[in-house]
Amino acid sequence: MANRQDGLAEALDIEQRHVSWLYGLLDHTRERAQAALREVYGRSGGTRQAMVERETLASEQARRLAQLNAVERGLCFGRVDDASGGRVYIGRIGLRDERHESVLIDWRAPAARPFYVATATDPRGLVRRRHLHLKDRAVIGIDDEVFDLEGMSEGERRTLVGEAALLAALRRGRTGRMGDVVATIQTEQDRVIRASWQGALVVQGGPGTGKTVAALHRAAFLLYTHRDTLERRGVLVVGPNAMFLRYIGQVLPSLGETQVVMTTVGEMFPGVRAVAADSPAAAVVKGDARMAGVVAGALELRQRVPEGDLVVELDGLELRVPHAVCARLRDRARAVRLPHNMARKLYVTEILKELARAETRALEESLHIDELANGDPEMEELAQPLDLEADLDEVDIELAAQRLWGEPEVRRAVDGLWPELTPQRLIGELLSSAETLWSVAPPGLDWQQLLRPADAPWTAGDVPLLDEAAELLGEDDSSRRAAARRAGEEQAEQLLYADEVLRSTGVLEEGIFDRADVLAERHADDGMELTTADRAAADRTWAYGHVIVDEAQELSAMAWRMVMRRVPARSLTVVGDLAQTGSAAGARSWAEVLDPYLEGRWRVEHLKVNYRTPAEIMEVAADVLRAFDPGQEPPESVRSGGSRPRAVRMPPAGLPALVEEELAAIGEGRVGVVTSDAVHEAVARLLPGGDLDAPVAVLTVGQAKGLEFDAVVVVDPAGILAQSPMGGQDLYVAVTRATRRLTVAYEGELPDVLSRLA
Ligand SMILES: Nc1ncnc2c1ncn2[C@@H]1O[C@H](COP(=O)(O)OP(=O)(O)OP(=O)(O)O)[C@@H](O)[C@H]1O
Repeated sequence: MANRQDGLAEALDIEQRHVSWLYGLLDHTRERAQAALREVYGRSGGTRQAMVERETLASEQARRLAQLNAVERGLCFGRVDDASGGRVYIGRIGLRDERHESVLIDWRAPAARPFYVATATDPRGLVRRRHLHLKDRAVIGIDDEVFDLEGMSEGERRTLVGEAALLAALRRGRTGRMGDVVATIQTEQDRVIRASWQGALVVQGGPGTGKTVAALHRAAFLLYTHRDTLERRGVLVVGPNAMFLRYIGQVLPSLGETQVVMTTVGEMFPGVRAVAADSPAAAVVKGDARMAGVVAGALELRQRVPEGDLVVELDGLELRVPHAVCARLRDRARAVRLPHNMARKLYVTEILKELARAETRALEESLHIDELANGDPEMEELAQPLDLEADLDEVDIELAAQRLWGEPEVRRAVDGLWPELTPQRLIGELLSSAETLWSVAPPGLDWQQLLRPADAPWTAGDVPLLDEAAELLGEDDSSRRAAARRAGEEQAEQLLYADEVLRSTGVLEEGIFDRADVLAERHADDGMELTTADRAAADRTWAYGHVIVDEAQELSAMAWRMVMRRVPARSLTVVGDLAQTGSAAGARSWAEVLDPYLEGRWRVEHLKVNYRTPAEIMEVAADVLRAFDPGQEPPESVRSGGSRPRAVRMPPAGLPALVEEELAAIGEGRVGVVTSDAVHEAVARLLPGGDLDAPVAVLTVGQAKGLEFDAVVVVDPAGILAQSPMGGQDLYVAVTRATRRLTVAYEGELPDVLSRLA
């Protein structure tokens, strides 16, 4: 025993010396990055262009500095030894010593791979894998796995310690935010993380199998491996709701990656905030792929031909364009196959010319020249029938057309036939007009579900419709580009001014205001205005280099159309669990979702081990799953133990005491109260719930999706089962959120699927 302890102390000592040296190198690298940043700011003067270049360079340096700051916690977490005595340390980033030798390997580098994939049966040439546990900069523990005892010396054997790093990580109390798992990535997850970025990778797995965490590490891996392309094009992560994005928001920054755009389907249309919710029935119709045809049909109705001739009254003249001409112009404008607002330019030009000709004809008719001659033979001689129209040349017509465009009557008439439209107007008017819906909806589509008041707030289901409309309408981006240019110029002016102020007041030189640190901080927070991520997030038409969709089973067919527009290269990671689909508009099979876009260029990786929920709770979840999908098996829990799950019959008034009890039982950690939609408000009023960081959170199942808590109290299970056609899936999600304790609180009868708890 004494021998083992001595061995451990010795090993800790060796590792501490090494880790301290690595931290020293990190400090040094950081100082160099800071100096480089100061140097960029030290350059003064120059043109506006030079100023912008300087800022871009500084932004680069600041990003590097932010990355170096982000890896402070747990800089080095592993070591592998091979049979020939080779030893490699694995960490959050790669570091080199003064001789430029690699002394810490980035966890994403190929050389780090054996650390994650070596097993007793396939040790990949390793004799030992060691996990290092750090608190601040101190090594406080080590865990060893030995693959070849024969290959180790007696001295080395004495240093073995056994606690599995993974189980230690899983036992930790939850903080309300997902953390990274670089130190304990499992082999099946490693396969997902390092898979090729071409085509689509579907990561299918039951609750708690680490799909989300693996997908986020994959984003970091891809950025590391394809940095050039992905920093230019950006990476987008689409999550189910804002709470979920906050929950996972720290994972990538903790891996030193701050340049990933995170969003929800409801936020994917710049300028629109989806604040309302659709009924399940409306969500199904809105998400139906046939809605693309409905939107297109609604737009076609806006490209009109008047019933008879087009007649515009102008200064007592009647300008008349024959019906057939109007029809021809409309068809010609459609035939160019440009988006509506762009084709409108052509249509307007043509119809104005027709109106100019019509004006000339009207003028002719109004000038009764033979009457003017008043019997004078000489005048009668002159008054040959006028043919003003024939005399007009192109320039005359264009001038006349321009003049007519200034006339409100003309503009009104043209707008009535081919209006300039915004997506908001087209979709808003479509969803509030029974007549339009009726005339454009295909048979069998329950369009009545869509009807809503004209001023109703937007829902997440509306956003893909708006995106569809924007695609058909086209954006006249000349004004957007001009605005961007102006904004760029303004920003450059401001930077120039700020620079001058800093210099003239001597602040920069005195070092009172350390621009380098401020910039690095801004980077860690939300990035700079000049980054790819900022530009991408603000641009609906941005083409990302890679897109990760989490809880992907929730997306409707229309939402997929929108997502696919953002990734023309079709490089995707699709993460989800078909057994957890809560939206009635969501996916039933991955083939149904992906084949229309990828024609077989996608593959599935299955994750089968549940890292979140102990076996005792998963038995309850398995009953629920079998009840609505007898063919499916839940994932296997990596651990058992903890308290037995229970059901408590009680009125809502008893909840505060129950939650107190749970808080006391878990000590450090968090309680999630997951309710049916029906009782959510009432329960939220009873309990001191807060946001993710609070000890207690009160959430609907939809909000709790993807999250986890040390203890979960599921309230009103019967209500959850009954609240939508996907009630079984919802209850499955609710009972699989716990890492340690599960309590079901109910009134009346306990649903049969939970009878194990009775
Ligand atoms: N390799 C690992 N090491 C340590 N913890 C892990 C590992 N893999 C997963 N976990 C933990 O297991 C929990 C579940 O992971 P995650 O949320 O990614 O699962 P999921 O498959 O997305 O679940 P759900 O489908 O329920 O949303 C998290 O706390 C995560 O940190």
